[in-house]
Amino acid sequence: MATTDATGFARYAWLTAGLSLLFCAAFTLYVWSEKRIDRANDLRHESELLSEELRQSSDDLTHMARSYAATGEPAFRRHYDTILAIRDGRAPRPLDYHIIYWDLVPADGHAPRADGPAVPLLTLMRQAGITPAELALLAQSKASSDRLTGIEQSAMALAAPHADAAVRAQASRMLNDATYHQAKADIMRPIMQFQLRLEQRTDASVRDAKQRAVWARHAFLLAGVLLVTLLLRVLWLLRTTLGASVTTLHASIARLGRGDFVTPITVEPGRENSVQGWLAATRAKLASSDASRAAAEEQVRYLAHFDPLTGLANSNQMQLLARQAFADAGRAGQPVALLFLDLDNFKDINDALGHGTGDAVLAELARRLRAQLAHDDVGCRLGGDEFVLLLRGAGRAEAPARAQQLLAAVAAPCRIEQYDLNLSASIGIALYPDDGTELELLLQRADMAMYSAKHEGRNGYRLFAPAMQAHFTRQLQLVAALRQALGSAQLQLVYQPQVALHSGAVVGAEALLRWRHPELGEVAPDEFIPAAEHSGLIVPLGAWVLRQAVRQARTWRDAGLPPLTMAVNLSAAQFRQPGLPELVSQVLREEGLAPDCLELELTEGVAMHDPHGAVHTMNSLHERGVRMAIDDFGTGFSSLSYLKQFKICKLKIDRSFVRDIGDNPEDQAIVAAIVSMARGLGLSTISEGVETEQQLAMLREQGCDEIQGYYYSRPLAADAFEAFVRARLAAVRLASDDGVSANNRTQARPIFGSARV
Ligand SMILES: Nc1nc2c(ncn2[C@@H]2O[C@H](COP(=O)(O)OP(=O)(O)OP(=O)(O)O)[C@@H](O)[C@H]2O)c(=O)[nH]1
Repeated sequence: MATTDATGFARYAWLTAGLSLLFCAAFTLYVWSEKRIDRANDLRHESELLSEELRQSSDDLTHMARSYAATGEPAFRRHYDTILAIRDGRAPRPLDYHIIYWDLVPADGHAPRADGPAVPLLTLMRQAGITPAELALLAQSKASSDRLTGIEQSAMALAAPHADAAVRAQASRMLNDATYHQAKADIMRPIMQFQLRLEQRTDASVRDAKQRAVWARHAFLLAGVLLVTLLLRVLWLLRTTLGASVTTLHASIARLGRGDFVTPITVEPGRENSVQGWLAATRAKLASSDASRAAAEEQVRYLAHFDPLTGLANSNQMQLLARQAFADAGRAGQPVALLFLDLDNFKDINDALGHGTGDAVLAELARRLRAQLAHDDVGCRLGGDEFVLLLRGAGRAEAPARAQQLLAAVAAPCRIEQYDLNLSASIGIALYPDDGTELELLLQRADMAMYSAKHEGRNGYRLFAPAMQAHFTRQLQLVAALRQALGSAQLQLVYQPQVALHSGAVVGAEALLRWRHPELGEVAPDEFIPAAEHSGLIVPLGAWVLRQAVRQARTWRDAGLPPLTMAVNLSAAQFRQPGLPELVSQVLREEGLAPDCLELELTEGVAMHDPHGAVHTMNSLHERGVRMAIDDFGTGFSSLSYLKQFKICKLKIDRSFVRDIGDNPEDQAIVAAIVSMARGLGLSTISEGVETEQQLAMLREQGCDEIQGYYYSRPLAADAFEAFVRARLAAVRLASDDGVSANNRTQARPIFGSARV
């Protein structure tokens, strides 16, 4: 509607402009028509004057000729000639020389008026717009006049100044006889006709001009009326489009310009779509965006200090609150316990149930933690599944109990969406002022303590102890050194033989990583592998081990050793790498080893951590022809249904069951069960950590397929391993030549049994 009004307004405005032009044109036409009437009258007047001058000059000539004839006075003769000269354009025409000139000329003959240009009377008549027909009449009159002039000239020639009275009387008669009068009448007739015609013509043209003037006046008046109507309409439309008076509109705009979005702008009913209406709507929008900006600013202020997911303080806010808590505690001489809490295996919840459920868990956890806090304690979320709690007044005696309470709160039954979850957390505690007075240091120490709690099995708490600092320092040192060592000669692989029980032949080797640092010396795998795992270095390290082992297996093949299976351990992080199967295939392809010569060992814990994912990865590796084995079997909690789905070929019985197998019936039963289950699933078994003859005998009795351990050999360098295999091969051949089982022979005397690498 507003658009229609605005369009209508524009249309009418254009129409008004057009009509104004029309109005001006009509007015101009009207004025022009009026002027034409005046012009026609002027021309008539001028023509009459000229015809009158012709007539008058003829009379004057008669008058001068007669006077001269009667008196012989030369002045009359001079005047006569002058009149003729003026009429024919031979002498200048006095200004305003119309009818009564010669009456004004004094006796001395001086001209009473100034002279104008010399123009023949006929030329003046032509210039006065006289028509050719009219002009012909005047020319006729002029010709008659000229004829009369001839008579007059003759009469005046007779009446010379000294002529006698009779001659003079004769001259006078010539100027008064019938011929003369007839000639005179010939002059006047055409003039009369001319005047009649002139009258008719000018009447017609005046009438015509008057007619036009009437039309023009009507058009002008009509245009005026229309213009006024349109102007009124335009004003009305303008008012409708504006929706208010210009003053009101100006006041509204001025208010908005001042930034006053609060005072409402009133709009008459039905005028919502006018300029005033738009202003009112704009004001409302500006007011609301002002409000949303204020809300957004409030939100930004909130987000700067609080975690939006849990509503707890964020790390920025924690800095302030901790400083306050430490300052208060410092003044009061009281302790503050800083608890660093991290959920256990939270990543699994995210991975298995989705990030949304993970978020819900974090929110629920925050709610539980908040419920455990006293009013002056501080709870904040650092990020992820990490929370920091500042417990005022809690020292070495109170902090453990508070931590225990928090752990109990976390572990309480928890139902999120449709899932019943068992949550647990690990807590590290650092105490103000004993462990530090600066937040940064206390956080670092509580983090170390938390890491220790994780390391010791999770779902527990640890107070910071200085030894932890040493441990972490060592860890950092190891990580830095390991990063340098990657790909250098400091890292080496050793190989522990895997022997088939039924034949005594070496059927495989387990590749094991060793690290000798120039300053740190020999670093135990137990120490550097966790450091590598913690720092993420385990992934490139594992890839390096895989390539070295595969390359070595290929070298042995080329050296003529019998086919061996190269067993390589996979870390959890490696196994979770999405590109693992492709990497394995690429290494095998590049090093030229058949896939079935490679056996990847995976601990039970890693496989069962995410059984779905493990099945997927194992399937992919299996399709590529690579063998898989479960390491340390029996220490974790394998689900038999998953075990069935895993594409594995071997179970490695953990050394803890082998150690006392000779004396411990339970271990015997476990090993027997594992072997029997493996057979049932079509898997082979290998026992690790076999050191004694007795252990070997028991495992043989239980039906284990392969043996690995010091009984046969410690892990060997590549050369030593090759020599070991050749020696064992020779021994097996010799034994079979003697008809004695190689196994029996070699059982008594393990080869390289004491070799240490
Ligand atoms: N749902 C959710 N997950 C988050 C958020 N922030 C970080 N995470 C995830 O939280 C997980 C934290 O895992 P970690 O604490 O490193 O590991 P964990 O699985 O808890 O294992 P441990 O701490 O060793 O017991 C990671 O997978 C992050 O991707 C968040 O705001 N919401």
